[in-house]
Amino acid sequence: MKVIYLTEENKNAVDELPPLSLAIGYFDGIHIGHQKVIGTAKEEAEKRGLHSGVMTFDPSPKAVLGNPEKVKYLTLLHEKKQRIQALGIDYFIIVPFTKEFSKLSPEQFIEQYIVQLNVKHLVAGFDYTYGRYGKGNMNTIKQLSENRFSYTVIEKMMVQNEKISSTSIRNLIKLGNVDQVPAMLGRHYTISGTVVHGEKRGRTIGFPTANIDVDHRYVLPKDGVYAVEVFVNGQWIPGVCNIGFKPTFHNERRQRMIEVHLLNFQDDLYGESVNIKWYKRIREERKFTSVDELSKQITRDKKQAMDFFNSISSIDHR
Ligand SMILES: Cc1cc2nc3c(=O)[nH]c(=O)nc-3n(C[C@H](O)[C@H](O)[C@H](O)COP(=O)(O)O)c2cc1C
Ligand SMILES: Nc1ncnc2c1ncn2[C@@H]1O[C@H](COP(=O)(O)OP(=O)(O)O)[C@@H](O)[C@H]1O
Repeated sequence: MKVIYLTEENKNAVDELPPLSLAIGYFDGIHIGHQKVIGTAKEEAEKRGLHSGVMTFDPSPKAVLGNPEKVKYLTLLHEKKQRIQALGIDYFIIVPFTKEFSKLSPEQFIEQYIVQLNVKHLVAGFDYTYGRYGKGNMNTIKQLSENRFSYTVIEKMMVQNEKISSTSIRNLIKLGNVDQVPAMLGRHYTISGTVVHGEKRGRTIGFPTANIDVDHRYVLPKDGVYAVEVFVNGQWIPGVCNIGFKPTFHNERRQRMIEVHLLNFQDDLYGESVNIKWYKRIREERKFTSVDELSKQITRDKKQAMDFFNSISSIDHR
């Protein structure tokens, strides 16, 4: 897959693009709806003898037009790229989203970013908007295309009476309902990070925990205990994760930590890059009156996680 970072400066130099069937969108998460949009662009490319492409924006329009600290993501740009590549797309075009760019009229956007980039077929979701104030939409596209390109609009996709959307998925995660995510995302929610040093207490209470530092832009599951898998040394290892502030040991909410005790594992993990896959919420984080009470509870958490993984391995949901 060829990756093109389309800055204002190099935009005019990118005239060597072949005729494209292009999927367009922000595509946070590359959920089931996004996969349909991108898959359709690929199918149309094959039917029409075009190359396939995906156009996205970076940073997100919401971050540029709103408060960037408040915007959380399901996928960072490098993960989006990997997932789009895995879908077999030829060109990944990243448009830097700036305040200037957001002021283009719908007509200017279509001229400069669709027609001039040699797009012959365009695919987007039914609610996709473009141009200043998002005034351009998929109803006005026919007129703006002036028959220079054809297009497909992907209808709304629903799961259990709810529209599949990145916002709905982010909300499920924020509520801790990570087990409901695959119905919309098409996979379990996964984030990446690095194993860092903690307070060195874990091993003394019988449960060493890998403390995982993750990018602050990820949406995080609600504080509590979860059954997870961690990708380390080329394999997925089951574990129990606590996300929160360890109220048993700290009265103030100083720093939210993500810590995983891996089942049947005893290697050194410091400095390792890992992925965490969120399967199921087990309980809330609590303040225990003693370390002993906490240890007993972690033993029960471990048992619950093990039972959970045994129950899904028989039907292989992984
Ligand atoms: C499965 C699991 C559940 C946990 N639940 C809680 C909890 O409910 N309350 C709490 O204060 N700490 C909880 N912890 C965090 C422990 O307090 C923490 O792992 C321990 O203090 C070790 O910290 P360290 O890795 O920084 O040394 C939990 C940890 C694990 C692995
Ligand atoms: N089963 C395991 N699960 C998680 N980490 C483990 C495990 N076995 C060994 N480790 C190692 O122990 C470290 C955690 O020990 P811990 O005493 O909790 O220290 P820290 O407070 O630095 O996290 C991990 O970062 C990893 O290197």
